[in-house]
Amino acid sequence: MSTSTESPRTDLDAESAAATQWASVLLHQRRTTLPKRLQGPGPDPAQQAEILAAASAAPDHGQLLPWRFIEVPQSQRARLAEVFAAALLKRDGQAGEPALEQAREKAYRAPWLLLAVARLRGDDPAIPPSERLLSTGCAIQNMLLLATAMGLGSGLTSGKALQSEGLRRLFGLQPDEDALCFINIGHVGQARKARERPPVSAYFTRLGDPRVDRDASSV
Ligand SMILES: Cc1cc2nc3c(=O)[nH]c(=O)nc-3n(C[C@H](O)[C@H](O)[C@H](O)COP(=O)(O)O)c2cc1C
Repeated sequence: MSTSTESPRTDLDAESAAATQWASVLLHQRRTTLPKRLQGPGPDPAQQAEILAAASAAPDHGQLLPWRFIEVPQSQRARLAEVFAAALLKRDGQAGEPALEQAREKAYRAPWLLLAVARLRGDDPAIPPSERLLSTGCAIQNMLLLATAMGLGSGLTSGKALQSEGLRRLFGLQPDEDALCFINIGHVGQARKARERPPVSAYFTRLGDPRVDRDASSV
């Protein structure tokens, strides 16, 4: 029998320590692999289902489900390619065929391609756009982390075409919805060095610390 005042570590403690370490390694391992560095195959159907289900674990104030994801299967990439080219031409009427071809080519790069859509307005006015956007970001990060855990590469891409009328029409976006970014997932063809992460001191302070109080008094 232990006479120590400290309670002995239980199996639960050990499990939780292992889970903490595992999760920490996983989330520090996630990094962007841009679509041009991805290669097929994409996630298989079971992996796709798991990645999509990971989004549902995101915090969602008021359970509005303010986000959705639309897959762009290979059979539909040509339609997206034309939207990319048309959006470029609308921005730059002088764009030549090489630039238009480069814009089209972007639609074909990712083995698995999803459009992330957020409903930032409408329904419950008590949940502002910022909270809906945050929920969407959490859902996307869940997906990226699960893809990382599966050994897959992933990255987000954006661009001016996301705001184009053509893209809104292609994906059937409602007036209260915005296309936020594409989620690209596949196998890592060409790994990139991880970027240096900011130190915690760059984004963390504590209320009551002299620096925080000084900053507050100067507002
Ligand atoms: C909403 C969103 C859109 C992004 N769009 C692009 C993009 O169009 N092109 C790109 O190179 N990176 C894009 N990124 C990825 C960032 O560049 C990347 O996260 C950043 O370089 C940090 O790298 P890391 O993800 O490996 O930490 C996007 C990231 C976010 C959050």
